[in-house]
Formats: sequence, structure tokens, C-alpha cells
Amino acid sequence: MIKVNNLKKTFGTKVAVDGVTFSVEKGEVLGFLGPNGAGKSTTMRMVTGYFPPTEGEISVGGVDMLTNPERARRSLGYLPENAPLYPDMSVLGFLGFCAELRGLYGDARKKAIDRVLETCFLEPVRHQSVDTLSKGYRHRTCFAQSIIHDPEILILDEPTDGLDPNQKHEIRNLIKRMGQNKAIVFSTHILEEVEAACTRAIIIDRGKVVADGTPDELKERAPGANAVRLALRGVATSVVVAELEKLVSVDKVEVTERGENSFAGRVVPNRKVKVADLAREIGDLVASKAWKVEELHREEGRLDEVFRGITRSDVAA
Ligand SMILES: Nc1ncnc2c1ncn2[C@@H]1O[C@H](COP(=O)(O)OP(=O)(O)OP(=O)(O)O)[C@@H](O)[C@H]1O
Repeated sequence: MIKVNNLKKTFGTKVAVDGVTFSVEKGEVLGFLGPNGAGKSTTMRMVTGYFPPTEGEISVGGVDMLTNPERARRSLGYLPENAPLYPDMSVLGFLGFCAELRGLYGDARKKAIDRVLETCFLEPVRHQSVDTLSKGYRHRTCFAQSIIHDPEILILDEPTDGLDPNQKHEIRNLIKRMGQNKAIVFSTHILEEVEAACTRAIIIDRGKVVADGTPDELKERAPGANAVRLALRGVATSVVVAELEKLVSVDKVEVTERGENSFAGRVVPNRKVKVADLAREIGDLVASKAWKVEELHREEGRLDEVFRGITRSDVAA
């Protein structure tokens, strides 16, 4: 539904986006991750036809955004960063106005408004004027305008920015639910958001895509992924370490508690060999030696480790 090929954007000598390529299908929620200034908003603005790229191709719902922007925008909803609202209008008036901009009148207009009031939990403030809304309701009103025409494709620039934890949770669930039958791209700095709502994530750094995969695939790239926590009784630490170090799939053993009659530590996999399941391999070793186990569990990689490992902040630039 969205196809972006080799997108570039320069502002004077500044290269904001440098050869970004990705695609998003119906049923996918793509998380767009990156540090401040990475090029996320610039990419989204080009995909939504807000401004043209310096180079590259954009197709939205099968329509070329560069040659046919009006038609391409019809299937698209966009929540920009710091979305503007009309402060003098009521929520109902504003959404009605947005519906008309999308060509919805009469019954279609009414149904569209009712649908987004319900979806975005705006019923309690429907008659309130926009400038008196709390930040959370303002934000949801902006969100509602982006989906008023029930678009097949949604581009959301930091949709949970400035919301309290409950509101963040609500919006993530909403995105996840809508993602079942739409193609959604949303940008965020919040890694747990990616795990909670995305089927796939792209990490962008200094205008380039530096990682692309499911949250689980990305976590596998974390330095700590698949390490094994192990605690044993009835055996000396030196014996355990010597046996573990014989395994080719073990890179190193970090001892946290040394004893003549016990062992506790973390076993780090050797990334140079393909390890199917280090925890199982260690489990087999423990069983064959009849060591008494107090703890044996596989550690998951953490997305923040991956993120920190492959992106550099603007401050460090
Ligand atoms: N109109 C512009 N003129 C000049 N430089 C710009 C313009 N818009 C963006 N930039 C620069 O392009 C780079 C990418 O900016 P962009 O807003 O796309 O980053 P971002 O990943 O969305 O960051 P954030 O998470 O802080 O919103 C930044 O260095 C920014 O200063």
C-alpha cells in the first residue's frame, strides 16, 4: 500500500533523508524509530505529499504521489507533529469541517463523525470548544481528523507525544486495532511502543535506514540476546566454568557468585557460531552432569540496546 524507493531530501547543504526505501502492506503497523533529527518527520512529510523529495519514488495505494498527489492523498490519513486545530470551533464543528474537506456530506458526514467520536473516545467533549480541551483530548481530536474518511493508509507522526501513560496506552491499542485492516506508519522515540503496537520497525539514523525487522528480529541483534542465566548447587564454580567454556556456542561465562559448592552467573553466546538454543544446550549439559539447578533461563534481547548500539544522537554528532 505504501512503497517508497530511494527517497532523498536535502535542505541546502543539509542531507535530511538519504536513500530511504521501505514498503508497508495492509495489516502492517510499521514503527519508525530514530533519535532526534534522524529524518523521520521529513520522510513522513514526503510520503504524505506535504513537500516533494529531492530524489526518489513514492507510491501510495498504487498511486504515484509525485505525479498524482490529489488522488494519492485520498486513501491517506495524516497526523502531523504539532497538528494545527481551529481553536474557535467545537469538536463537532471541527470534525464536520474536516469531513467536508474529505468530500463527506449529509448522512455520510454524520456517520463519519459518530464513528471517530466513538473510536477516539471524544463523546464527552463533543460540544466543547477546541481551545478549552485538555492536551489529551486535543490530541485525540487531531487523531480523529486523520481518520475521518476511514483511510486505508495512516501516517502518524509521534501520535503519543505529550500524552499521559493511560492515554498513550489507549492510543497504542487504537493503532494496533486499526492496523489489522490498514497500513500504518508511525514514528516514535518510545521503544516499548514499538513492542506494543508494531508488526515491524525501521530504525533510521542520520537519514538512512540502519535496521528493518520485526521487534523480535531486532531484539535478536541486542548484545545480550539469548544469554543464559544459570545458578547451580553441589558443584564448584571452577568445574562449571571449565565445562561451559568447552561448548563452542559459548563466548564467555560471567560469574556473579563464586563458590566451592555453588555457581551463579551469566553465559553469553558466541555470535560467530549459529546457536540454535543455548539454554537447551546448557540444560542438556546440566542434566548429563546431574548438577542441581536453582535457576536456568534465557534472556531476551532488549530493543533499547539495539537502538543505542546502532544510532548516534545529534549531541554526539
Ligand atoms: N525545513 C527545513 N530546513 C532545514 N533543515 C531541516 C528542515 N526540516 C528538517 N530539517 C533538518 O533535517 C533533519 C531531519 O529532521 P526531521 O524533523 O525529519 O527529524 P526527526 O527524525 O523527525 O526528528 P524529531 O524526532 O526530533 O522530530 C534535522 O537535522 C533537521 O534540522
